Formats: sequence, structure tokens, C-alpha cells
Amino acid sequence: MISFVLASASPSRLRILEQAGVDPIVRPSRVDEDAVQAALPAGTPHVRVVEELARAKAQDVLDREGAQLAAEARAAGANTLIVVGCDSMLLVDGQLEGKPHTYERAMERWQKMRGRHGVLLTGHAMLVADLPAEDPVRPSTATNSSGADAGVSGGEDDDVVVVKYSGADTSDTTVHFGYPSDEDLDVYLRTGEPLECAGAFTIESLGGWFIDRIDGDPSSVIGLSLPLLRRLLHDAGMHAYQLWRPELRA
Ligand SMILES: Nc1nc2c(ncn2[C@H]2C[C@H](O)[C@@H](COP(=O)(O)OP(=O)(O)OP(=O)(O)O)O2)c(=O)[nH]1
Repeated sequence: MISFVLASASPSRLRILEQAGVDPIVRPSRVDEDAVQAALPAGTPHVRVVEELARAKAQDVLDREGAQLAAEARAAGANTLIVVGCDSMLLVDGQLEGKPHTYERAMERWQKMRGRHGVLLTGHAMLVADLPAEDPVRPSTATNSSGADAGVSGGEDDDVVVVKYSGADTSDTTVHFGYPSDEDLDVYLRTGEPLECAGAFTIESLGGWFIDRIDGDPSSVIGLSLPLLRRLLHDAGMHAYQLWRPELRA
């Protein structure tokens, strides 16, 4: 049985999973994204930037809450703990854009990008730990998909969580922006809907009026790519249905 943790405060990431049959344990990360990005070497490829941010989020939750999550998972009868972190940014004109936060910044971005296209990058990181029924044995030299030591999280020996698999990947979706009128744009941005969204847009709800088309999977634009997560699960020897609610797997 799997205990699945979404290391995110994003309501849209949670909604994607819930609509796809998964009720994750939600544990927002406390990562300083600007600090993580600033610490990356100059010239780090854009896909690596969002992947490192996603990895930092998943690792932060596992480091801070792994022992508690493992204890709760064991109590629920789970023998595997999965923690997933994500990070989305829009690549446009060679620049990675996060959330605009303000009407003014969102308007400035839309004035530049309407009628054009950008690439929405969503980095994903998945950490998997085995939960032995008894107290965990001493840390093993678990390895990840690249063969490196996958690392160990936790404090005292008796609450060590051994990561047996660490995988990451990034989805890229080309978003073709429509040309909303100044009036439409003003009213849309004043609703506040896109201000906390990477790239200052949403592809569903009100934003759906202003996105002409996308080349890629819609879930990755909204914040978490289900097909990419399926591939990471498969790489770790698991299947998507194993995350689904019990009544869906009856
Ligand atoms: N509903 C919706 N949300 C979108 C769309 N595009 C991007 N977003 C949201 C998903 C994320 O919540 C946000 C991207 O920002 P981040 O990747 O930094 O995640 P956020 O800080 O929201 O949460 P997290 O870091 O995971 O706790 O933008 C969209 O088309 N629709």
C-alpha cells in the first residue's frame, strides 16, 4: 500500500490529482524558491531550473516531516511512502517567468505575450521510500534511477526514512496565447485568477477564453503532468492505479 504526499500548496495541483482519483496527503514545502534558483550555476538549462526547484520542494518535506509521515503511513498499513514536488514556470523570450503576483505585472506580461506563444515548463521530482513494518534498519546505500546514492532523510536512527528511488523529469507544453482585447484583459486580470499562476495565465476557467491552443498535456500546464507522473511511477516499478482511491480499484 502506498502513502502519497503532495509537497505543494497549489490548489490546482491538488485538484488535478483529486479529479484523477488520488487523495494525496498535502504537505506544502517551505523552500525559498528564489534562493534555490540563485544558487544554481549561471547558464543552468531552463528545464534543470524547474527540476531542481521541484526536487528541493520534495526533499524539504521529506527532511522536515519524513519521520512523521512514515509513522502515519505505517499506522495506516502502508509499506511505501512517495513524496512529489513540482515547479512551473513560463519560458517566453528566453526568460523564465513565475507568478506575476500583481495586476500591473500581469498586464505587462500579457501586453508582450498575447498573439504569441510560450513554453510552460513543469518540473517534477518523486522520492520513494520503503517503510519496513518493524523499526527501520540502519540506512542502506539505496540508489536512485541514476545509480547515485538516493540519500537518507530523517533524524535519529529510529525515524530514518530511506529513499530507495529519486526521479525527476520536466514536461514542456507550448501555449499559444490568443489576442484578448484590452477590455477583456483588464477584467480578467482584475478577477485575480491568474495572479498566482506561473506565466500570468490559466488555461481553464476564465483563462480558457484567451488560450488559442496548446501542444502538450493540459495537466502539466495546470501544474502537475499526470502522464509524466505515470512514467516516473513506472520507472520506480509502480503503476498509476496504485495511487487511486480504494473504491476505484475494487
Ligand atoms: N489553475 C491553474 N493554475 C496554473 C496554471 N498554470 C500555472 N498554474 C499554477 C500552478 C501553480 O500553483 C503555480 C505555479 O507556481 P509554482 O510552481 O511555484 O507552485 P506554487 O507556488 O503555486 O505551489 P508549490 O510551490 O507547489 O507549493 O501556477 C493554469 O493554467 N491553471
